[in-house]
Amino acid sequence: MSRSPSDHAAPALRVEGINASYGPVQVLFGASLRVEQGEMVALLGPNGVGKSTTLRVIGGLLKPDSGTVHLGGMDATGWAPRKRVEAGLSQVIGQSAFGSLTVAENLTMHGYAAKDQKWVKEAVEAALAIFPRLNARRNQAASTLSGGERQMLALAKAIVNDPKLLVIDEFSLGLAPVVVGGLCELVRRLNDRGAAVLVVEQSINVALSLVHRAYVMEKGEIIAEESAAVLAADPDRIRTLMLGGHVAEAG
Ligand SMILES: Nc1ncnc2c1ncn2[C@@H]1O[C@H](COP(=O)(O)OP(=O)(O)OP(=O)(O)O)[C@@H](O)[C@H]1O
Repeated sequence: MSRSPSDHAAPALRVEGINASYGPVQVLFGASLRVEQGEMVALLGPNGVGKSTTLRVIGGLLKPDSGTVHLGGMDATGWAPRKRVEAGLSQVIGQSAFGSLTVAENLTMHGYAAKDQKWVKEAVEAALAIFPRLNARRNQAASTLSGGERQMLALAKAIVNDPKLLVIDEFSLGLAPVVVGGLCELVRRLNDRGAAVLVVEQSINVALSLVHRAYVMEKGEIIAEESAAVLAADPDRIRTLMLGGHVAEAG
């Protein structure tokens, strides 16, 4: 991946002072976070505190009331989702796929914005190797996949795009531990290539085994920021931050 020196200087993602609402109900209150180039960061917190909403603002799916989103040093606050993808953002959102295309076609198509098409070919094969269930169905129409298989396809698609910033919501939800392990491997490979990663993850064990740093969110605000190693060594602190264990601590 070729990047200008100024790209290296700016964080991959900088979210600053985001206020966001659904209709009259405000759910984000001045949320700020950053992901440095090449860094892996988790956004943790109990249910309903605004983690997914933060990701929606980052992806351009929800317009904030105020605040800014910078991608690689560029002010992307007003950008459409597609422009963000073209700037290197890849986001795992839901399980959408082109139903009439096969699994392999869905994956290849998703790499359209990648500069390095050789990587796309390799990444499609790597993703299918991680998910044998998908590989066995590579020539099957996506519309015929089960719910779990669709989730695997959604995760595989985000990786194929060779992103500069990979954003994943509910990383391990509904997937068997062996699949989650394989997925972590794939994310690490991407990170080794220079991609920054932001994950929202209910399993703290999975999150802290993957990332360098974590933010904890509570009622639409970031209430703590800590290195993953420090947090992992202090389960009491995690429990306190997570409000008495609302978030599953077992992987
Ligand atoms: N489309 C929507 N319309 C109205 N309210 C919404 C909408 N989406 C989310 N909310 C509300 O906004 C708040 C934050 O939701 P959000 O999904 O961002 O939380 P979260 O931290 O990701 O939760 P979880 O871990 O359960 O996914 C919640 O009170 C939720 O009910």
